[in-house]
Amino acid sequence: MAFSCDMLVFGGTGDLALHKLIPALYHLHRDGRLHADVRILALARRHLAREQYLALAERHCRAQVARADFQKEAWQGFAQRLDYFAMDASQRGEFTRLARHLGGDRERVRVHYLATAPDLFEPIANNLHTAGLAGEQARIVLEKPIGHSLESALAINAAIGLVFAEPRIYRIDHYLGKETVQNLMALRFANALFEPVWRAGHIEHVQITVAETLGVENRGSYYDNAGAMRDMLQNHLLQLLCLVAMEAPVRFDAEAVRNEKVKVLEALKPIAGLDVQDKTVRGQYGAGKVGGQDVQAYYFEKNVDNDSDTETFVAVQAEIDNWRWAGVPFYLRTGKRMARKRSEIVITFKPVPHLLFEEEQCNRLVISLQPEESISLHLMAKAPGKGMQLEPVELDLNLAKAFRQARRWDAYERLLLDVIEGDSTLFMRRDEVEAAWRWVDPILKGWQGHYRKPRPYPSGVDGPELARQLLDRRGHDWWP
Ligand SMILES: NC(=O)C1=CN([C@@H]2O[C@H](COP(=O)(O)OP(=O)(O)OC[C@H]3O[C@@H](n4cnc5c(N)ncnc54)[C@H](OP(=O)(O)O)[C@@H]3O)[C@@H](O)[C@H]2O)C=CC1
Ligand SMILES: O=C1O[C@H](COP(=O)(O)O)[C@@H](O)[C@H](O)[C@H]1O
Repeated sequence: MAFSCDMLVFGGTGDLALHKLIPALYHLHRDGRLHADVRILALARRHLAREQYLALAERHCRAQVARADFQKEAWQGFAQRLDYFAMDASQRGEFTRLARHLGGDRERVRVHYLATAPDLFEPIANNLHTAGLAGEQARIVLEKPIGHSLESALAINAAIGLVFAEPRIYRIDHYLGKETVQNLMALRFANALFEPVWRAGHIEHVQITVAETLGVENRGSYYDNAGAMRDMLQNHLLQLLCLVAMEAPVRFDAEAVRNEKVKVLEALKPIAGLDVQDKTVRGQYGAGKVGGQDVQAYYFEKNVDNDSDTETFVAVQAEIDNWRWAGVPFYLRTGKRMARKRSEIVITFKPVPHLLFEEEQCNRLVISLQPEESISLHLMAKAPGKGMQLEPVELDLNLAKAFRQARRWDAYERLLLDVIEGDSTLFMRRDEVEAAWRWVDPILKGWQGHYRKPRPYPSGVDGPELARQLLDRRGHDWWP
């Protein structure tokens, strides 16, 4: 069943809206998943006529979606849903104009998607309320990062909570919309095989890597105030960690899943004071080569301070202080301008208790989120022929091949549809966001105290040398 609504995209001319949201909405339209009555209104300060915005959106959409998926006819149908409204969302008076533009149907579901910087979240929510646009049928979608620190996140959550009840707040983390991330839950909770070994007694360590080849592109002014910790680790990587480490929820619904995730975040062992230098690594990319192309150093990027101390790479050794995970290192790393784009979770099992063969290696479960979506179990097997020569082999589940559907959904498609349908299972609850900041804040403070300068690394490698040493000190290696 498709649901009707008005989808308002604040920040409609921004990078996120043009690269992700509009293409995702186009795909939903093309695949017949939007109710005929869904209207989309993009909003930003820039003065553009509707036709100009449509041309801008079409240009970006064409560039983002696969050639075979962009059909002129489908676009024309989609464009009929799409409108543009120029306004300064920090100005209360502008919302009276907006309410008039939308018309007075109070029963209509309105989804307010805030694809803007977080400092606009509170004024926009208040202005929506004053203009009568935040009634019982209204939902608000907040982009990550929610705030800049625990204090600012608490303030944003409190302010939004005065206008929107928690079930109507959708804090989006697009990693939760990725197919393989959801598959992680299927793997863990729909297969009996893994549960007995999914614990400290059998697992040596866990690695979560989100490596990008892109630099900061045209987002320098945002990124230089954020850095890899706030942009990626505080949200995407911690959400992945939660899905690996959480207990089975009693039901697959929003409250039960989020109750379990928040317990993991609350059990993260604090990293503060001198531990910050021992358990974290910050890096910043210098000039180098990525994919055969010369690229410039971070501090030469547009809108980046040329004496910037912002990290474009972070690695952390986290631990979860609970019965299941006590003593198991969870190594998290993410960075820009790394050797190749990949996001993966690697679970390394403990070695066999007694070695019989020379070549034995630990078993590994490698869950690849992108660019391929695959799950592979690395085992030891006897190589054909005389003698007991062992070699590692992979039991490989390629999800794209296993489910031969025409196209894999983008995370934003899934999540936008969930908001329209009112399902918040794959969104972050207020206490989750706050628990994540509670753990991250002392690390950020520690960096200010003793670790101001990130270590340089040349573009095109997997971060600074210190990141290798972080694991080496504990007898581990990054995979592969
Ligand atoms: N880009 C991405 O890939 C991702 C971004 N995010 C998050 O999404 C949010 C937006 O990011 P991004 O799109 O990159 O940012 P951009 O800077 O590209 O876009 C910001 C948008 O907000 C608009 N805007 C700014 N001030 C106002 C105002 N006072 N009133 C109305 N509109 C305003 C801008 O248009 P104008 O100046 O014309 O008003 C523009 O459309 C951020 O919170 C970011 O962290 C999250 C995940 C990924
Ligand atoms: O949220 C963000 O994610 C993107 C990476 O997303 P992916 O789906 O391409 O892995 C990152 O580039 C951006 O800096 C960050 O804000």
